[in-house]
Amino acid sequence: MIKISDSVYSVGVLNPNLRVFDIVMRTDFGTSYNSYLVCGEKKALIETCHDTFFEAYLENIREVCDPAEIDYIILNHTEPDHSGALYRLLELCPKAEIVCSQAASIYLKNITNAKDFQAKVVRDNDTLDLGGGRELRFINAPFLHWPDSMFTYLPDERVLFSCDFFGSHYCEPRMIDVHITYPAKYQVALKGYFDAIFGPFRPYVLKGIEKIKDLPIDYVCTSHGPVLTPGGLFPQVLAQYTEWAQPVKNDKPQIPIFYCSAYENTQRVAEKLREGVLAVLPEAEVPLYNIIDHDMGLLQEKLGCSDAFMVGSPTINRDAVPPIWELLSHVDAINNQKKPVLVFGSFGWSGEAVPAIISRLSLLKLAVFGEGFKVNFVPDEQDLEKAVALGREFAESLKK
Ligand SMILES: Cc1cc2nc3c(=O)[nH]c(=O)nc-3n(C[C@H](O)[C@H](O)[C@H](O)COP(=O)(O)O)c2cc1C
Repeated sequence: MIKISDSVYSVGVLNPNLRVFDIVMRTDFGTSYNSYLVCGEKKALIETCHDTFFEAYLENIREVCDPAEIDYIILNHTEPDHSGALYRLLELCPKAEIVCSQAASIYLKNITNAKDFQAKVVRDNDTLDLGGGRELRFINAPFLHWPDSMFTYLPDERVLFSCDFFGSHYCEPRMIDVHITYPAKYQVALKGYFDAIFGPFRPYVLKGIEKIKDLPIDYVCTSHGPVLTPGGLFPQVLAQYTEWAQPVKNDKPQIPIFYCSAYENTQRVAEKLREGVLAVLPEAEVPLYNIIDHDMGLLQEKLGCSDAFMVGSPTINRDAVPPIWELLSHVDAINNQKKPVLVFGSFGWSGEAVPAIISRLSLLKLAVFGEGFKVNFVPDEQDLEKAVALGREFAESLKK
């Protein structure tokens, strides 16, 4: 337990050994599941923690009060790393009322599977009186990073409980930013967290910043990683979030072509498609990336920053090849929604690669151009001319 301000205690749990979070995130610096107790005349617990750490969590709470004294459990969002311990905890907090957003109240029914589940739903700007002049105010923060997310603000002590916003998978035992032992590693963790968690929700990040930018804040109590302060890293982190969340604007149209090719058949088509695009948009940058020759992180970035792109794969064993799927597994479906994409590839006898890629990209709601372009084995002159023509058509469609 660490005291943060007059009435706020950090009672969360450290997990220094975690190396992968939610399957998809590397966590080289561990993490912490932060939770805070606000002790007014009434006691409010903000967030719970991962169920695995329930015993340690309980010990931390007990250093401040008997769980039976808790009046409210406030869930700023319901991801299981914050709600996992809720159900077990409720058994020890008989009078505690769960406070959450409307969306969270729906999710919690299926997360706790409690037949008699009840929650007090709060809306934007609602307040909760903790007695003695202390109150909590709730700030809607949808898609930061789940639909149910909100912030909780304690004006009296200028504390913002920001949920995952401004968080990081970085295990800092002293919990406050000015004590961070390895600042450079924290920066890596902060950026990695932003990219993975908030990268898909950039417009919402800017809205979230707008909502809190004029609040007097002495402590930003995040749900993971260190608490941020105005004299510590908060001004810097706020500026970084603002910069990272800006929409991408390219000086020239960026239309990368990603492909794999065992015998250069798909590659020849890629080159001709490029020729077609450049005939219509000579100012465009149309780099060819043979996926296996490049770093996957770089390719993901190029795809994410593109105005449109193409993907080409041969059919091997009735499918597109694994590097293609790896690249596409990182397509940020939110920011790339409606992005134009053309799919192509060479095949021998069954030709599943092109329709399989189209099906995947359509599910992600990208704007797939036509039915794609399939070439049987080695492209002949006619195929290559068709590829140039298709490249031109694709480029023309981008001008509209
Ligand atoms: C190991 C292997 C498996 C293949 N499996 C299929 C297949 O299931 N269906 C198909 O239509 N073509 C299949 N092919 C044929 C390739 O799609 C064809 O040779 C194509 O022209 C290769 O294009 P590339 O030079 O761009 O790699 C296979 C080729 C190889 C080498």
